Amino acid sequence: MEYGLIGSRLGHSYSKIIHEMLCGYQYELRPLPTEAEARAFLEERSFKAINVTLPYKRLVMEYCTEIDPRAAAIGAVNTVVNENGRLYGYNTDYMGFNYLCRAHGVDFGGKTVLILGTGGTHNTTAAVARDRGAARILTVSRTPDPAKGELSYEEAKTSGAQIVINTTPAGMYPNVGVCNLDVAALPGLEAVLDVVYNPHRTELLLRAEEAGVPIVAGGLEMLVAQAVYAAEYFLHKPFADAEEEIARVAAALRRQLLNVVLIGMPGCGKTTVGRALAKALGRDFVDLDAEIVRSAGCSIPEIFTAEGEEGFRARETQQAQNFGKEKGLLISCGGGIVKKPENIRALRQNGVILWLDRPVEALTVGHGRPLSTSAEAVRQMETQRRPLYAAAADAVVPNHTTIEAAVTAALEALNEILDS
Ligand SMILES: Nc1ncnc2c1ncn2[C@@H]1O[C@H](COP(=O)(O)OP(=O)(O)OP(=O)(O)O)[C@@H](O)[C@H]1O
Ligand SMILES: O=C(O)C1=C[C@@H](O)[C@@H](O)[C@H](O)C1
Ligand SMILES: [Mg+2]
Repeated sequence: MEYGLIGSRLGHSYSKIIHEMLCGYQYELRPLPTEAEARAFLEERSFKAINVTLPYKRLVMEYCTEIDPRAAAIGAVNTVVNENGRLYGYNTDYMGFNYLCRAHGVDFGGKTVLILGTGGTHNTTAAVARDRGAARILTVSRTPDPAKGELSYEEAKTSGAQIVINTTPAGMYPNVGVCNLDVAALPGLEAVLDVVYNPHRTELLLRAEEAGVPIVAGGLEMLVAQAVYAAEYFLHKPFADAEEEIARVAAALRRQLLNVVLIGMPGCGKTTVGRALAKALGRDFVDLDAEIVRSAGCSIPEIFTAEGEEGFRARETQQAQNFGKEKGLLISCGGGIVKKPENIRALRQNGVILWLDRPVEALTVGHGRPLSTSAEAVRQMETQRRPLYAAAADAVVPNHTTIEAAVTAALEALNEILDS
């Protein structure tokens, strides 16, 4: 191969998409499950340049003729360039994380930083934090080693930290919804950064947003940035504007990966507009109500009769969690989805949420909607729920005239959100 990625398991990697979006070359994902296979591959040296991921970032250093001083200090190489059989090693994860901090305006000067995790990425993020002027860097572990000054997650709560960086796989797909640190218990947090990029917003980031932390960022831009800086080494040529390339590729990836989620009052058009919007975007359409009916094997009014609203809501949460962690879907929800914060978290982790707003007098009454019993009931429900829709949504899409106009408005709102 000419260009590609080695690591033990690569099924999750977006590197092929990113590199091929960036440059003309082909980029191969080459899983090497055992250390013996990794060594054989590195001994053979039949590549122009590669990226290296877990668990070989240290092992690869044994094969490098020269190692960039920063990579040597961190103790990890993720980019290797082959010059006539001599291997040169670099660490562009450092540059990627540095970009993430710069792009989000994280000010480390004189601050206390908590790094969650003691694995490979700990040292990379610690080096960036130190170089950007952090005063204290504390490491948090589920199994802390007091001799190394490591803290437990409980002790972390009283550390007085201003910045949190997660380098553990907690909350990563498919085991989403996991968060070991109680961010709400840490007053004065200024930034929470997560190197995990799938889902887009991990449970840690969702909780940080809810706690009002001003800067909250996931790992997608770091991943894209490390690839852009690696491509510069691969091709021995800087991009005219590397940061613009990072922004372009990150935006394209977000557009491809994020779900689009429609919320709004019962009968406001989520299913109808959702189907048309899915078609316009070339996405698979998922109607959460239809999924509830399918998995229950009976209709929504029948579920309400047998299990009450509570039973229906539990099934709704289950479906929001099932589909919310997937990618690239158009998800249409039932009107009551906003009643539980965990539903919104499940849908926000990988989604843009649009509120389809139809005038209350135009909302359908009845027709299998158990709570929309009369025009008056619908009016009361809409007064109660408006603030919940407003709080959950990234944008409001009016559905005041035709379905086509609503689709056009939704496409415009999405462009604005995804390009920013
Ligand atoms: N802009 C529109 N013009 C005309 N009819 C519309 C418009 N938007 C929606 N409708 C109609 O309103 C009715 C309700 O729409 P739909 O079933 O899509 O709503 P929903 O939000 O999915 O409802 P629920 O919350 O019950 O799932 C449908 O008959 C649909 O055709
Ligand atoms: O998952 C991936 O594709 C990668 C992750 C990081 O280890 C990067 O250092 C590597 O270059 C690519
Ligand atoms: Mg519907």
